[in-house]
Amino acid sequence: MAAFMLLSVPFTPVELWLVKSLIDRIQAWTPLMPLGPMMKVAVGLALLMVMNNIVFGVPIPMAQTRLMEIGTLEEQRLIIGKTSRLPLKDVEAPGVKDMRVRAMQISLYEICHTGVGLLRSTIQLVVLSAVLLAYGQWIPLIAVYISALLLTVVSGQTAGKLEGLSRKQAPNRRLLRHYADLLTKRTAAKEIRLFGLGRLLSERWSDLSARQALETEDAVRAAELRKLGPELLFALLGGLLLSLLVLLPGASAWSAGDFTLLFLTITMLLSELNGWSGQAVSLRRHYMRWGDFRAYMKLEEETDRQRLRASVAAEKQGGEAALREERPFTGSEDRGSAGFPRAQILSGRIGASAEDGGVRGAVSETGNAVNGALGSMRLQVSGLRFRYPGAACDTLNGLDLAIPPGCRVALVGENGSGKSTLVKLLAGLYEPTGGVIEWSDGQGERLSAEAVRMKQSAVFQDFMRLYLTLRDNVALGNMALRGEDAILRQKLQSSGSRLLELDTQLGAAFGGMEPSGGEWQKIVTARTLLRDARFVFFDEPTAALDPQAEKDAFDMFLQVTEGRSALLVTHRLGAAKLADVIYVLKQGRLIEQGTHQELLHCGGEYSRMFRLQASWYA
Ligand SMILES: Nc1ncnc2c1ncn2[C@@H]1O[C@H](COP(=O)(O)OP(=O)(O)OP(=O)(O)O)[C@@H](O)[C@H]1O
Repeated sequence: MAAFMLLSVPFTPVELWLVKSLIDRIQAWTPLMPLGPMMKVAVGLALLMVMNNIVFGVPIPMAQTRLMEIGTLEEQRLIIGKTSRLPLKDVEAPGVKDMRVRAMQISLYEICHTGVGLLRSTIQLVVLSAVLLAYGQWIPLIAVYISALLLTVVSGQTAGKLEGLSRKQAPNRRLLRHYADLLTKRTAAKEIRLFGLGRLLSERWSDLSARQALETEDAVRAAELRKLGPELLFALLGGLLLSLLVLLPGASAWSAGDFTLLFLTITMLLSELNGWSGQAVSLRRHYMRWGDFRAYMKLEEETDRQRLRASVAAEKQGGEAALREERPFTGSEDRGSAGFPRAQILSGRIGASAEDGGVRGAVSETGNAVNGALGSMRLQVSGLRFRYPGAACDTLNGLDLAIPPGCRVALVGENGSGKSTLVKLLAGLYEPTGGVIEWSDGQGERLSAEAVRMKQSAVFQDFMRLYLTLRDNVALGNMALRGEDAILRQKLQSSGSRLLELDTQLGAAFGGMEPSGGEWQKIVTARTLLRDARFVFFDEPTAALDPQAEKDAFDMFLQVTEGRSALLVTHRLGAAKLADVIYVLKQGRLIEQGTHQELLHCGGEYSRMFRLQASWYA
């Protein structure tokens, strides 16, 4: 396309010369003279116009459409790919979201097209300037160029300001999209109608839109006013030049063809200068957006961080192993023979401390422990800290815990105590702000981040609902088994699902059946079962289940975690009884650990929460 665009440039001087020649011949023609030479020039001119308009006019728009499609796909591919490689913490960060929206504004096609257009315009300007110089008109030429340059500089500055405003408005644009989503998406429709929020939200949306529009309007008005002077100067100079053509030096010797040629050249020069200025400004805007795109593409990726963490951890490993021999993690001073920490209240809040006898009992030593049968995993966490970007304080504050192979652990605590955050850290979805999370196999060999990921599985509270077939939803756990109908059905049955027709389309929005919240949860559990994981996270897996389904789910929990390590986050303290050890989290700190019986006996936070919950059923 670039070649076609540039190839059309040499046609301009030839066209101008043919016009001049034709006019001069028409002027000199008398009825006694032959028409042939004049007709030849006219046909030459017509051919040139056909070439310009049809030969170059057809392939260029076709190539433009194709390039635009390719460019858009490529931009989307790059941004989607990059986003999928970013750490979850960054994907959730508002600043990164705004960066992504700005990055998505780039257009590779527009950048190329503007660049080539600018090059074509520059060559065209050189050609047209050469024609004017051939007629000795350098003074008007310089005047026109100076005014065009002034216009370009001022337009460039105003474009920069408008682009800056657009960046500043990005968070509010996000809020506008959020309002629009609330007002149009099915998930929010129930509450919006029930509480009569439609009008309020619409008004907020309108107010914010109007404020944004006003801000933009003010900025555009100021920009246009700044450009007014240079634009008037440019237009005035151009107009004067064209209207006073006959007064230019040397004009007395020019033929009608010369006048026509100069008139056309000046008209084209003015239009080309205007276009050149617009393209230069547009290129500046593209350059700023390109900067945003590059900044987004340069964000540190998860794999880079993991590699860094792995090498730092490897360096530290020797030292830490030695340190652990001297000072094992909190509570490990008092282990059962299966390696479980004994029960204790880890803070002095309720009248006992680890030092003065906080250890009040022994954890069952049988537990769920296995060694090696399924390839077990051991987790050791020391001094774990985590702070969300922009948060004023740490969400997790110096956690020490260990989960030996084959151990079922329950994590309980009040809302906002940091349970889900801990799960995301252990699942490798967030990077710790401080401390070490170390996974090792049954033989104590440290596992790589990739190996850990392959051996983990999870049922999250906010699990992914894929509006494809039931088969695809279950097979996500292990795509290699997508065609194994018997296995897929067996996993669905084990998870208590009554939906067994694998090729059923799910999602009413896609013309399929809409599973209830509990049915979705069972499908997701089947997905988890399909992945032969060694460590399974259950983050409130029964939140949407009825009492029978909940009981079945906990039976299933025992069954599927047999011989595996598991971390169950739950507010149902009755279910925590199923665990070999219970950790109690409060304000980002572990305050108690032990079995259900031991913690009840301790009379601490767990005991208080359990009795409170039990009182409802008494
Ligand atoms: N993406 C986030 N950005 C900033 N802060 C967050 C984010 N997610 C959670 N938090 C904060 O971190 C703290 C712990 O949240 P978390 O979801 O881990 O608690 P939880 O114990 O799982 O709570 P719940 O029992 O209510 O599910 C809360 O104060 C919460 O406001």
